[in-house]
Amino acid sequence: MASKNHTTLAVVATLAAASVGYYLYRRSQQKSSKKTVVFVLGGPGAGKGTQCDKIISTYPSFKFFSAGDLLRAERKKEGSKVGEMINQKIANGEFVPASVTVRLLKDAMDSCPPGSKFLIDGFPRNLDNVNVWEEILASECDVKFCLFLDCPEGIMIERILERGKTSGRNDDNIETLRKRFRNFEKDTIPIVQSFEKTGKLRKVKADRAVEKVFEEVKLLFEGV
Ligand SMILES: Nc1ncnc2c1ncn2[C@@H]1O[C@H](COP(=O)(O)OP(=O)(O)OP(=O)(O)O)[C@@H](O)[C@H]1O
Ligand SMILES: Nc1ccn([C@@H]2O[C@H](COP(=O)(O)O)[C@@H](O)[C@H]2O)c(=O)n1
Repeated sequence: MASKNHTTLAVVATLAAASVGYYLYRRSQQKSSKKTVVFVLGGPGAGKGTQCDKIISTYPSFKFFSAGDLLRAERKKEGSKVGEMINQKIANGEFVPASVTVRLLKDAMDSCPPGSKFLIDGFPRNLDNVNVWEEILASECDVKFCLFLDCPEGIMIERILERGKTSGRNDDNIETLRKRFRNFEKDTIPIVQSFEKTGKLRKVKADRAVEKVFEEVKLLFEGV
């Protein structure tokens, strides 16, 4: 009788171990099938676009999307129902509703092969961005970290005003720039702080030569 009980216990233990093993295997499979994502934040002119260009040259397995570029492209599309609204928001240094921005991001990401890694510039910029991301994309993504390019405002203003001489952007002027900085402080800094709280913030000083900044940025992407 005792031996029969032992056999039953051994079978139950083996089955339990096998189901735990299967559960852990399935979890690791699910995690690895998620899209790897790195966000890039920083004030206007911190050098996000400049560093992203260098990151994708060095790590070509990353697909790159800039939320601002997606919005500017949508604004130009003939027949776009939201083009004029996007234009007004950008010209006023305000954020476009995330229902629009996240749909553009999702469409762009869905057009990439499964298993792609994503470098996403200029997102999430406010709580609305975070909430709609959580609703629509978060469950299929594995956010590795948020790179934050930290730069003093005076330097960012100089850079943007210089860029504004040739960029043709309707937000590269001092009036709009002031509003962009106000919204950056009010809405984006709290998002940066929330990445810091969850241990996902990687802060790099961006008031140095492009190559110097990149030396530090590059290291963060090794092994991602
Ligand atoms: N480290 C740097 N030193 C000097 N100039 C820089 C540096 N990084 C970028 N710039 C210049 O500053 C300007 C703004 O850079 P960039 O477009 O990369 O900024 P950004 O953070 O993407 O700005 P935005 O959010 O407004 O699009 C560009 O003209 C760029 O050439
Ligand atoms: N998540 C975002 C990103 C951008 N915008 C709007 O686009 C403008 C330009 O963005 P850049 O990243 O190219 O500087 C920005 O000022 C916003 O008007 C947005 O709404 N949401």
